[in-house]
Amino acid sequence: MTTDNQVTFSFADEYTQLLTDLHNDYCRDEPKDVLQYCADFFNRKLAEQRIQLRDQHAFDFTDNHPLANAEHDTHTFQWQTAQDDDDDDAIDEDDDDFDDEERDNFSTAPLSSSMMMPTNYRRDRRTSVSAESIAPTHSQDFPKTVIPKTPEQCERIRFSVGNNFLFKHLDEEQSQDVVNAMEEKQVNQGDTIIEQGAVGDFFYIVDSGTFDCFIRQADGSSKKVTSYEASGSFGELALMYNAPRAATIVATSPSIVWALDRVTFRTILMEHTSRKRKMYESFLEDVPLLKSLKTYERQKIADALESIYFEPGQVVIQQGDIGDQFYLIEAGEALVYKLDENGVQQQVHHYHRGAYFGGKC
Ligand SMILES: Nc1ncnc2c1ncn2[C@@H]1O[C@@H]2COP(=O)(O)O[C@H]2[C@H]1O
Repeated sequence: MTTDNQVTFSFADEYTQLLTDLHNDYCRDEPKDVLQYCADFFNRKLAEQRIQLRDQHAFDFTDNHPLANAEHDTHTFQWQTAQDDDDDDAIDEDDDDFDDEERDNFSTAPLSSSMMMPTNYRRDRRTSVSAESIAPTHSQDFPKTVIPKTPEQCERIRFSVGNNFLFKHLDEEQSQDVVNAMEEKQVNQGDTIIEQGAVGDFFYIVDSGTFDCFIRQADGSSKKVTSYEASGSFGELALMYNAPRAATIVATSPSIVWALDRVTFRTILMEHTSRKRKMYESFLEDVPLLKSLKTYERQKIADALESIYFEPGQVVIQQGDIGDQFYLIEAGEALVYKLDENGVQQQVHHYHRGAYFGGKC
């Protein structure tokens, strides 16, 4: 109980509003299964609230970047404050930590003549590393990058992105914008494509070849945390959070990557990616199977998740089907039946939130 009338009133207010909304929706839809309808209503409200909170939150790096969870040697990073363009000279004099050689190890081809830069974006200046909002670049400012390509190159990009979860939600126009903006880069075996701590200008998707990803440890050693092959992608964190590169990535064979510039990434890919990672964050933390994973590993799983709603009684998987989907129960329950030797269905499991089933048999 609270003695603060103001707080009590505001809770009551929200509660009444919620029930009024539910009642109105209920009268409109006249559902048969009242309990399920109410459960769906509240789940929907919860999901909306999560998204809203994500949007309102200023996305302070220390709260949201996966590195904030002390998995990394963050103390080696030098944080910068966002500066106005007018401050360029001051930054250049004072800021030796983010010199051009500490950017991604690629110079890119000159910008295509068809690319119109917004007034507040200068590609030749260093990117301030700051706790800037995660708000995506607004589409009206979006300078469309068009790097000419052969049909064969376009085909290869479409193949690579077609196998990558981050691109699955794109519509035709967005896919075309992504294909147009990508730039092919050859990488020699042993080349460092991303250096931990450097400023990041590009997001990469692997066309062919292999890469290892290392994170610097407190004792100065490097630990391999993952590797990439064709259709894998990396380099999104620095662009999403305006943060220094969180890991070092080295080619382990002669490779080809597609480099996507910061503006195109932020405009087309970032919002969906960050919303999904945020939305599934607390759910994935509660899944026993995933408890031992690091935050970033859970975020990669979030990239691959899609919410699917099932009506009560609807069959999710039929015994004997070829399994090609892995399911995690985000909300609700599921019963598992198996035919016994007499051909009679027997209930063998009762799954709740966080349980998993399916996958390749
Ligand atoms: N455990 C990890 N922590 C942080 N980044 C990782 C990890 N594993 C892979 N990476 C990738 O390594 C990239 C390094 O550059 P970014 O920080 O831009 O984005 C990072 C991720 O795409």
